[in-house]
Amino acid sequence: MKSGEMARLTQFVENEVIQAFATYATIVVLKMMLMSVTTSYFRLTRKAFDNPEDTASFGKGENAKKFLRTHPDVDRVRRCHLNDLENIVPFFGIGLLYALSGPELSSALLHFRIFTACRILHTFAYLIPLPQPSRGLSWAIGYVVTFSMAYNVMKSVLYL
Ligand SMILES: N[C@@H](CCC(=O)N[C@@H](CS)C(=O)NCC(=O)O)C(=O)O
Repeated sequence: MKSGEMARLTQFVENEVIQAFATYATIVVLKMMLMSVTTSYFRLTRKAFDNPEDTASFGKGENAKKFLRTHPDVDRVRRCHLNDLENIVPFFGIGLLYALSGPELSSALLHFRIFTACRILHTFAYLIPLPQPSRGLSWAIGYVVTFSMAYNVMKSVLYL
């Protein structure tokens, strides 16, 4: 790599908004990945599986077949995971564009922190579950934050 390119890359990595985005994006993506482990935990403790081969360790033939079933706790954590996908994937894409569009650090941090807090709250509200509107509000505020970042991207780089 040429030294000019190297210097630009170093500048990019040292940019505080990029660092903040990398931090909060990693936190929310890890949180989302945790939903897979939580699903496995609920599947094993509730003995509820989708695939015949997964029930093999619980017996043979008809005995194992009874564990090919749904369970409300497994369904709940899967809905929570799906909701993360619907919200964290857009945050990742829009958030990266936003971070690259040169926002103020304070305003970027405010967006990233509110979104992250909302998604953590949404998970607790969904899994405990907490009474509504806790889940609805945590989803809606996180959604508005992503929209606000999209608006800021459009405002600063609009090129039609
Ligand atoms: N795909 C969502 C779209 C709307 C949404 O994300 N609503 C929030 C607040 S009520 C939610 O937590 N929905 C539950 C879910 O996605 O399972 C749904 O079917 O509800």
